[in-house]
Amino acid sequence: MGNILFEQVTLKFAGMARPAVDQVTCEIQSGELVVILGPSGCGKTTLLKMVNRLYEPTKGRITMAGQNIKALRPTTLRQKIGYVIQQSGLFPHMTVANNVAVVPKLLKWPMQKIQARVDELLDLVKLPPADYRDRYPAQLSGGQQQRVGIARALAGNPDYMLMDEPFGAIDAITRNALQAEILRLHQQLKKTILFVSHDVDEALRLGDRIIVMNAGRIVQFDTPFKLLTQPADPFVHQLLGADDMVRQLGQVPVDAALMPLPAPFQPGQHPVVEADANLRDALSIILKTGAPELTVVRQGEPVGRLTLDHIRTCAREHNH
Ligand SMILES: Nc1ncnc2c1ncn2[C@@H]1O[C@H](COP(=O)(O)OP(=O)(O)OP(=O)(O)O)[C@@H](O)[C@H]1O
Repeated sequence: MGNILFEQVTLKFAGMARPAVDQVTCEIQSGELVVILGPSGCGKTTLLKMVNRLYEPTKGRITMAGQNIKALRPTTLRQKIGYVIQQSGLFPHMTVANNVAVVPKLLKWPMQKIQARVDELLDLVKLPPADYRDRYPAQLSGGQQQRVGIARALAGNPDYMLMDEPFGAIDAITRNALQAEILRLHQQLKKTILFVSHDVDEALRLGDRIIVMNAGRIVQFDTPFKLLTQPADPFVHQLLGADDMVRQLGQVPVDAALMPLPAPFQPGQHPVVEADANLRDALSIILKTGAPELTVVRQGEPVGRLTLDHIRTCAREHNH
């Protein structure tokens, strides 16, 4: 496991007036999921492709777990890094199993170990191996292809994952499900993930922290909550829609806002909300049910309560 450190990283393509990536310095912590967010052409993909050396910086240095990536052979480096792109990049003439097995085969794992790994990964991305192992990419939906792409990227058990708009071409409902899968996988596997997106809601949902880029530079690198409540400049403010109160509520966990249960407490009186949901979810339950308050539960046990007034107060507090 390790961090990724960018130091003064610049890439100027030949013939371009200004660098695509301009003096980027930042550190991604080990096990963090960081989203790179910004408008089209701001340099997100270019920054990502320097990490697996598809592009070389003109200036500056990238180290992973303390090691300068220039000291590694690109093939050795890429074995440590899973890579997922928008058009899943699956080989059309290979079955799902063979697509997932590409890296383990390169690493010359024994056949039995490869087969077990393929099944394990297909289970992990919720594609039952018995149904999917022998299909070809053309026999899968776009969302299923992306799942196979993710399984393939995880196959060699890399410490790092680079994901370049992996859900950009997927319909909203499937994208939602895949985002939930990424959060689950990240929690489970604790990889260091760099995820490119130009979708603000996706960035807010997935990122432990978000790098906001504009014209090749980092404008702000912060948690979703900080970006919403303390945008560094008008560009970030506008990009994030920082005036949007409901978006902000989506960043406050119920856990952080709940009020103590009354004593004595009578269970079953009010609708429930999970403690790991956010205040936007809680507000939506209150609006949907018309209930005056919610009981907050953790693993089925009541742990607190929430009222509309209290949510309103939290929103106001967090806005200052
Ligand atoms: N291989 C290349 N040769 C020359 N210029 C390039 C090359 N790749 C990217 N660029 C330019 O570098 C800039 C940054 O491109 P990049 O693909 O990193 O942006 P992006 O933020 O990922 O955009 P998008 O969201 O549209 O994918 C753009 O102006 C682009 O035209």
